[in-house]
Amino acid sequence: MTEPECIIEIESLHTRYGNHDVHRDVNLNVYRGEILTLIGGSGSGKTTLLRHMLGLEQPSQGTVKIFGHSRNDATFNRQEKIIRSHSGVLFQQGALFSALTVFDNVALPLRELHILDEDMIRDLVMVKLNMVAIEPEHANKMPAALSGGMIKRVALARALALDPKVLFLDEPTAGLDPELSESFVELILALRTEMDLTIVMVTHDLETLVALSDRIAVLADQQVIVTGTLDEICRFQHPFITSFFKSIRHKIEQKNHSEQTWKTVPMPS
Ligand SMILES: Nc1ncnc2c1ncn2[C@@H]1O[C@H](COP(=O)(O)OP(=O)(O)OP(=O)(O)O)[C@@H](O)[C@H]1O
Repeated sequence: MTEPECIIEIESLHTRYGNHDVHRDVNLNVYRGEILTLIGGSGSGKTTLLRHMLGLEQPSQGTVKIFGHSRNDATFNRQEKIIRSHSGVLFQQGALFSALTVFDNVALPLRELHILDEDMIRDLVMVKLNMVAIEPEHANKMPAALSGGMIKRVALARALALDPKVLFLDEPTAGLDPELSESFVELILALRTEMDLTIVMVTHDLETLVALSDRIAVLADQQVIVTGTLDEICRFQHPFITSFFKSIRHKIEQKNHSEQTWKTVPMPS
């Protein structure tokens, strides 16, 4: 069997602010096509790790390779533009520019390329809005006229404008009610298949975590203490994991119990 392609490789990463160590010897790989979720307590360094992966912030020590290139490589500057265009990001805060219409928000990364004419940009924006189920009549609206769910969808359209290979999602369902959150999760799953995306996500929301994650990486004690599937993570003994999954463990046990009961019901003769 061939090894899955490693898209992001983090080695021996340290992050220090003054005398505060946020990360100590963090190691993590993200493989092509997977949805990897980062979890950890408040202040454990999840958003900072995303920012390192995006190249928005440099670690104090260690390397972050993305598509095989490290910032320390001599060729990195030449590659940087390409790497940036291969990454889309949906931040929890400041999802849209409030002074720009829906259309102009999604058009922004396309215009920044300075290689596409306006007709091409119009077509691409409308395709992206359609992908996230935003009707064309909303294109000229200002963000203030949109519901919370629509703002997230437009922000997702903008994150996908350049057809990225990797999508970074910081608390994608925060602020959405359970129904909107569920439909946003379904949208992400559909787009992941359609666009062959690799996704790195941070979330506190258990439903989102369970619905989307192929693997989970847990940040605690300044390190990635474990990576694995939901089952593997739930079996790992650590106080943060115990309290994070307390409610879900109960749900899993209930589910196992009802499946067990169902299996032992005698079949009618
Ligand atoms: N630029 C900075 N300067 C100084 N300290 C910082 C900076 N950025 C982050 N920190 C600190 O680093 C730690 C980790 O922050 P980070 O936002 O990555 O945590 P988090 O796990 O995403 O937290 P939360 O779940 O609360 O969003 C925090 O203690 C934060 O105050």
